[in-house]
Amino acid sequence: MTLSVWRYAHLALALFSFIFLALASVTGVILAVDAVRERASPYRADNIENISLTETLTVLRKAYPEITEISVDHNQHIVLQGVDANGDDVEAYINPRTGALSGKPEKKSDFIQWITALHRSLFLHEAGRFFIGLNAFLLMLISVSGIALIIQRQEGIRRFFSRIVKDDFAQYYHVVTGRLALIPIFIIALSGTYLSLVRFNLLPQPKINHEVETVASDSPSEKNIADFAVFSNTMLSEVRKIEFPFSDDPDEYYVLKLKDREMVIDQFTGNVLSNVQYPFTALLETLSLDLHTGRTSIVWAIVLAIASLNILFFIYSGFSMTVRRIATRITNKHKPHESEFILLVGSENGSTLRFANAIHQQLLANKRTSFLAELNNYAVFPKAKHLVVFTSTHGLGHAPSNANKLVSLLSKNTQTQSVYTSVVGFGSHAYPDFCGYARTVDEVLARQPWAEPLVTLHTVDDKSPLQFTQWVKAWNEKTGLSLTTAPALYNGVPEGLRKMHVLEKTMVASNDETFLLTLKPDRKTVFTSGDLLAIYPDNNGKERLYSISKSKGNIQLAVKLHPSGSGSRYLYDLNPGAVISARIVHNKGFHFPQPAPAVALIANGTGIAPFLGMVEQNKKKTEVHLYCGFRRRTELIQRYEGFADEYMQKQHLKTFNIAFSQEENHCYVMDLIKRDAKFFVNLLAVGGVVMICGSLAMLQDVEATLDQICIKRFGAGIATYKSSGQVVADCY
Ligand SMILES: Cc1cc2nc3c(=O)[nH]c(=O)nc-3n(C[C@H](O)[C@H](O)[C@H](O)COP(=O)(O)O)c2cc1C
Repeated sequence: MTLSVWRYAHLALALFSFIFLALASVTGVILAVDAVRERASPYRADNIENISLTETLTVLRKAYPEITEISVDHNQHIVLQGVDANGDDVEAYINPRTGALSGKPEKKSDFIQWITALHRSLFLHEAGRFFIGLNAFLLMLISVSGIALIIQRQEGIRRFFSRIVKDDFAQYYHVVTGRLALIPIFIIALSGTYLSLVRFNLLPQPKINHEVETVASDSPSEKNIADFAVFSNTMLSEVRKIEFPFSDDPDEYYVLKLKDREMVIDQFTGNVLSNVQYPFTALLETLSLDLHTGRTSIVWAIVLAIASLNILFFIYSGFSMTVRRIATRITNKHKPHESEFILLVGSENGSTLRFANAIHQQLLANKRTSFLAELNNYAVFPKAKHLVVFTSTHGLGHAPSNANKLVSLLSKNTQTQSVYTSVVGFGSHAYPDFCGYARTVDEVLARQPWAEPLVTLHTVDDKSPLQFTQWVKAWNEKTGLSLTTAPALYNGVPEGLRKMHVLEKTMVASNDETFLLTLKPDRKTVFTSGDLLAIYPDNNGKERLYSISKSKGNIQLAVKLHPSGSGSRYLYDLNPGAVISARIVHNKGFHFPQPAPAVALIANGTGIAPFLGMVEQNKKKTEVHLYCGFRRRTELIQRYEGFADEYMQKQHLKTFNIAFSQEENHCYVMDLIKRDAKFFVNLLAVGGVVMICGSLAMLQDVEATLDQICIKRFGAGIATYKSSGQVVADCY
């Protein structure tokens, strides 16, 4: 069966039954905890598998002249009903070895009785019992479809317990806990269904008939109860109940009820007069009750409690995944046969669709005829000029479920005009076959006679808006469009927002608009220098990103106050003590290299921010050289100089090189690089790393300068160093 059939079945069943399931789970947890409490009862008799019925009956007969019955419940409580030596009625827990009374049987508390009634019938009598029974059955189907989904996701039953990549909280834990909890949940559901079938008489009812023939013995020899072979061969642990004869009438017998059979025993001879095995259905009913309630095992009762809690988590995580999947619905203004831009999406969990939709909306806003659809809706598009495929990869390098028919559809539907094609792959480096399906699509598309590849395959790791904008830029260049290249537009609902307290803010000076801001997150937050801080100044969902440094455990950022910049104005208006909502965006590609023989850090303006933290954090004393360019020497720059002196003394920093473009000597950071050209080529030759942070214009110039000096020295530019990660940049 296809993934979507299992998924729709799983979802439809869950939607239909979630309220009942939630109620049954909450009450189930309470009842399971109560079962654990009962199993730990102080009245429990120990080692009853080592006491024979004869031993117990001999002791009890002496202590209690009249006994009506003795029962052994699932908690190993031995309950005696009879009359004691003083002629008083007794109904009590007893010690089977000494006959001593140990306590009085207690009724369940009102609360537990209330919870039990709610669990069994929702206080709706037979109708409620029916709904609960039906839900137990649905839960069984949900568990089966859930197990099928996991097998499909893991690509086979043998990989059922293989590693799962942590992609998204709800999805990850839905699957991880599902693998462990689905089996006990299936057992809860199956036993619950069985008990409901019994309750509604839908299964054959076990009937026990004893046909006792009084055998006239020639000389009936009356025996002492201690000599009854049946009692000495039966251990107390096998007994559920023994009913005693009312009188000395020979028609009165012992009725011995064991776990699997019932016997009628002559009270004088101890002969077994009738021995009836319980039917299989009765044994199944007891087993279902034991499994459903956990009443016979403390460990199983705990497993049931955890599994019931898990059902509640499944309800939450399952719905959160579904809401995300349907949050991005496709809406089209134009028909496929009249559209110039055809955007086709392969997306399992909706995030790729979000990116494609952002492009679609911009095309529509630019008055272009754009049509957005799932890849499996590929057809002939007579007016198409551009076909763009956005696809994620699932399974192990496979197509998402709404894209798995593309290859066969391509062979059946040939476009009649030539069409520019472009493929954007969404994936994660956590999986071995990164963007595997996008590569397949790219290859297959390129082979189509009508296809004219416009932009080479771009891949996006972990839904990175930043990487997506690289493709947008390239596509803009080729198409002449000007779609936005600001990552903020392609961000989803921000996750991981934290409250951050403003600790310090410097003031801008008349000759410099830069200020430093220090923030402290309200709870433990993992970040390091080179990561980004995302803030949301206008409350319109748009995100502004700032490079940060980690300074004494706090977040520090250097910001230039732009007259019309809402982000920088928002930050500048904050005063110490203020609290903002922001989040850390991990920027793995721009962390301090570990290990590296030496590192050159190149910045201009506020780009120095992450480097301050990297120097401070350089406790291993890696050889670090800092190159920075500013307009003129200001108070803030003097602060940087003080910082550099301090850390050069601590040997965190080897050299500090500073260029001022508007001071007398008009020096730029590129001039410093040219001056130290020999150092830079040696650095790259020995595997050292160059990190660049600041303006895009500076980046271009620095890269051009490095290119020149490398070509001069090695005959080749810095392209190979860039792809090997020896030259990295974070510019804006
Ligand atoms: C079960 C599963 C399997 C995945 N397999 C791969 C894979 O083989 N290669 C890859 O690059 N990404 C893989 N990914 C990552 C997704 O492609 C990535 O998270 C993508 O952004 C999801 O997009 P979507 O929400 O549109 O489906 C996998 C994700 C999941 C949940």
